[in-house]
Amino acid sequence: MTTIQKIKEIEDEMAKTQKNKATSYHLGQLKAKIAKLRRELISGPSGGGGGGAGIGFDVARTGIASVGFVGFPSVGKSTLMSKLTGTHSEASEIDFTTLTTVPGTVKVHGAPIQILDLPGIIEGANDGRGRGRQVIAVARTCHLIFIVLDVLKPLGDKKVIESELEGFGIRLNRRPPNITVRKKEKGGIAITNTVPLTNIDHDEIKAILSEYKLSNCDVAIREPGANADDLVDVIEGNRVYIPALYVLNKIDAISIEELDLLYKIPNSVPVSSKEWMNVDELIQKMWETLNLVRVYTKPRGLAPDYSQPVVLRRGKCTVEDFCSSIHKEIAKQMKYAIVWGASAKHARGQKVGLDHVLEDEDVVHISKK
Ligand SMILES: Nc1nc2c(ncn2[C@@H]2O[C@H](COP(=O)(O)OP(=O)(O)OP(=O)(O)O)[C@@H](O)[C@H]2O)c(=O)[nH]1
Ligand SMILES: [K+]
Ligand SMILES: [Mg+2]
Repeated sequence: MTTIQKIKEIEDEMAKTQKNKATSYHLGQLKAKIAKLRRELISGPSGGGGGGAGIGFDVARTGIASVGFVGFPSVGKSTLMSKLTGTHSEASEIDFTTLTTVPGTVKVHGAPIQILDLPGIIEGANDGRGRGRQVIAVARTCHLIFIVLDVLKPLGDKKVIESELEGFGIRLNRRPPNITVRKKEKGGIAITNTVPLTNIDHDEIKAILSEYKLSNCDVAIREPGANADDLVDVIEGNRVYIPALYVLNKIDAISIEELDLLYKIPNSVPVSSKEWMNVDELIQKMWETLNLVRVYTKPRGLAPDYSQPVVLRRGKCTVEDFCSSIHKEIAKQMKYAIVWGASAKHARGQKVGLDHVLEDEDVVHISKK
C-alpha cells in the first residue's frame, strides 16, 4: 500500500468513528498516525525536504519578503502577477499555462517585494498529483500566500486549496498553538491546563503521546479550544505559520449584488486583474499583512532620507539588524544610535544600543566610534 492509500484508509476509518468518551483514545491514535504518514510525504523524495522547494521550482530570493500565488489553474494568477510587477508571465485560457515558478518584484512604500507566480494546483496536489508538491513546497517558504480564487466558484476551491496546504504542514492565518510538550527521563505523563479542555480530553492526549512513544513528559495546554490536531502539530514541530490573503479574481464577470456576498469571506480582496479593479486595495492589504518596518537613516547634521527606507521584517528589526542590512561592518563601528519615532521614549530622540527594537517609520542616526 502506498502512503497515500494508508492515509486514505485511516481517514475513512475516522469518518466512520463517532467522537465520544469511548472512542477518543482511538481517534487520538488515528490522528497521530495520519500526521506521521503525512510527514513522509512532506519530506519524501519529491517533497523537497520540508523547507526546501522541489528541483527547478525554487528561485533566488530577492527583496525583503516573498509572496507566493497559489490557486487552481486559470484563476488568473499570471495575469495578476504580470500586471503587478511588470514582469511577463504567460497567461492564457488554457489550464497549466504556467509550468514553473516565475518571479517578479513590486515596490510598495519603498520596499521591494518579491512575487512568485506558480503553476496551478488541483485536488490531490500534496499527494503528488501534477506539480502540486513542488508548488506547495515553494509556498511553504513564502512570507505571505495569495490564495487566488475565481469569483464564479470561490468557496469549493477555497476549501480544496486550504486542505492541500494544510496537508503539507502549512498553517494559514494562525499562530503556533500555546501548548508545550517537555520530555523527561522518568515520572510518566503529567498534563496541566490553564484553560478548560473543551476539544480534547486526557484519553486523546495519552493516545497521541503513546503513538509518538512519549511515555515520560509534561504537557501544558494554555491554548483556548486546543484540539488533537494542535497537539500533533506541536509534537511534529515542522509546521509553518504563514498569513494568507484570498484574492477573489474576475469580479468584472459578476454583478454588484454577488460581489457584496463575497466580501464576507475573511481576509479576502475582490479584484479584477484583467480590468485592474481594486488592485490598489490588494496592494494595501498585502503591505499591512507583511507587517514590515521602514527605517529612515539620518546622517549627522542632515535631514532624514525619506526616499530610501531600510526595510526590515518584524521580529528582526533591532538597531543591529538595521546596521547589518546597510553594511556588515557598521554594527562594529557604532558607538550609539539616536532614534526618533514610535520606538523612542521621547520626541527629542532617544540614545539606544544595538539591541533596541525599532518601529515602522522610525528615524535612526548612527554615531560611530
Ligand atoms: N474576466 C476576467 N478574466 C481574467 C481575469 N484575470 C485573468 N483572466 C483570464 O483568465 C484566463 C487564465 O488566466 P491566467 O493568468 O493564465 O491564469 P493562471 O491562474 O495563471 O493559469 P495557470 O498558469 O494555467 O494556472 C485568461 O484567459 C485570462 O485572460 C479577470 O480579472 N477577469
Ligand atoms: K491559464
Ligand atoms: Mg499562470
